[in-house]
Amino acid sequence: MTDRPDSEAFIQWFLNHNGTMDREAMGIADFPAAEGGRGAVALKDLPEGHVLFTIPRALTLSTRTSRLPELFGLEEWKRLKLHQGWAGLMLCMMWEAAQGKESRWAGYLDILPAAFDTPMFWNEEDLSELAGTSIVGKLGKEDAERDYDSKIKPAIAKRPELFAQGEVYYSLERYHTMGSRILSRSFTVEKRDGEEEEEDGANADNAKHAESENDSMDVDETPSKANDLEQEENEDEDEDNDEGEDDASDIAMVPMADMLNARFGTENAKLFHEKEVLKMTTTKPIRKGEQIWNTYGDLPNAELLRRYGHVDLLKLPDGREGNPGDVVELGADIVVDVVKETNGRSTSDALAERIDWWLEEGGDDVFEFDWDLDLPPAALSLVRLLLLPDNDWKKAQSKGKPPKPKADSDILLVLEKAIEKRQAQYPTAIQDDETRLQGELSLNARHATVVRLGEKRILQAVLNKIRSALEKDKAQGSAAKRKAKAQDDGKKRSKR
Ligand SMILES: C[S@@+](CC[C@H](N)C(=O)[O-])C[C@H]1O[C@@H](n2cnc3c(N)ncnc32)[C@H](O)[C@@H]1O
Repeated sequence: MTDRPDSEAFIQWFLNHNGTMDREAMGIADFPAAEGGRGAVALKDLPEGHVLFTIPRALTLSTRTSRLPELFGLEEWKRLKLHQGWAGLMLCMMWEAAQGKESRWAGYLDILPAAFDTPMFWNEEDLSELAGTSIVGKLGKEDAERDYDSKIKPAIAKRPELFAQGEVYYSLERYHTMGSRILSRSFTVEKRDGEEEEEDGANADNAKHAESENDSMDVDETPSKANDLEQEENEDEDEDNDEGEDDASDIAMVPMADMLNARFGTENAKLFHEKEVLKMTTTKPIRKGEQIWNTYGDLPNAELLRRYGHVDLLKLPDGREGNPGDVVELGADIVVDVVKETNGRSTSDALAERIDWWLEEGGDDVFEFDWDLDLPPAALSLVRLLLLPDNDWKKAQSKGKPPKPKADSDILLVLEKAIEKRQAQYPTAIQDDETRLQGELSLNARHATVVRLGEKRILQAVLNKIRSALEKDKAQGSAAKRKAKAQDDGKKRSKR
């Protein structure tokens, strides 16, 4: 991140807009880049439960608080599907920035980053460093650009007088910048009783959903970062927000709350949602001079890099550095390939029926391994399903239940081969990455190496575990055979 604009001007803007802040308790400081750069610092020893700052709900920036949707016309807003996913908020943020000092959020927009270390902005060479990791398929750049063409451009064309401040404010580049600001800084702020509701407008369906959820909740529920909706944006682009689905108008930029950095397992403050305000409160005692940390959900490094542009490196119990929250994904397609190759079920048709059924029953198509090194029950169940003799498969199908997960040797052998295949998707080996990290590297190359090394270490540890289980099975099998033979020999001798 490059710019470090004046924090004091931002604090003054915040206080002038009815934010409150205990300035004796908290300041905004520059920490080393590896600790998040600009962040919040405790200015004195703080007890648990201390309120650091409060943000009026009206000062959060969302499609509910920006004037744009109303000016644009809520019916037209909805027709262009600006009420779904992030496009509406991105347009509101571009529009608010175009209003300059006239915007209620001018003093906030001024301090938001304009450059990001996330892979979304990497060149091809840097992206190739991520080969094999789960980030590659999740950048969402094409989806965002499709949205820009199908929602933003037509909106601007429809109401040129509303967007007359100049193309520069509404370029694709600015659109990506706003998307990255949302990805790395937004919160989910659900609607509360008493907030204005449009009966027929763009947010009517959403408001209903949010209200029905909030009715059952009391104040002080735990907030969450807004990223969960991102997936919905990509998957459910063409569907309206039905009851039970996430509500895009809950996604909000929350000034001041987004000044807090995060690191695995270090959270010491949390944003609580109350009727009128959001309240950042300490959840642990904090010593003077220490950083005030929020949580981003203790994400794996691949997700931290994709959303926030950094990775977490902590001392692990084995003395190495890594992120205890790392995970690695194994696609079900690899498992299916191994079964086809090793079990004589070479025709796709022979397995296609079982795979279709598995997916129809809601079976996973990606399995996650983490540092617990447990074999995902769904992976065991799928392999078992694929290996079942035809009559057992028919039985499972008629019962409407996938087989129970079981880690016998046949299943472990398939998973062993699948993990070996998964390892081969990375162009480099663990040792190459470890050596590389000892030398000079660009920031992007370092981040990519940390991500893929974390994933590979988990794969290797899982593989070691599978291999020792197979060894044990083999040893037990041999012992059982020896015992059976000895009994057999004994019987023959006694017959003689
Ligand atoms: C919500 S903002 C936090 C405030 C931010 N540091 C700022 O200057 O505005 C999230 C961004 O802070 C940075 N960040 C947060 N935690 C970090 C960490 N543990 N290590 C490195 N960077 C971190 C990343 O750039 C991330 O995208």
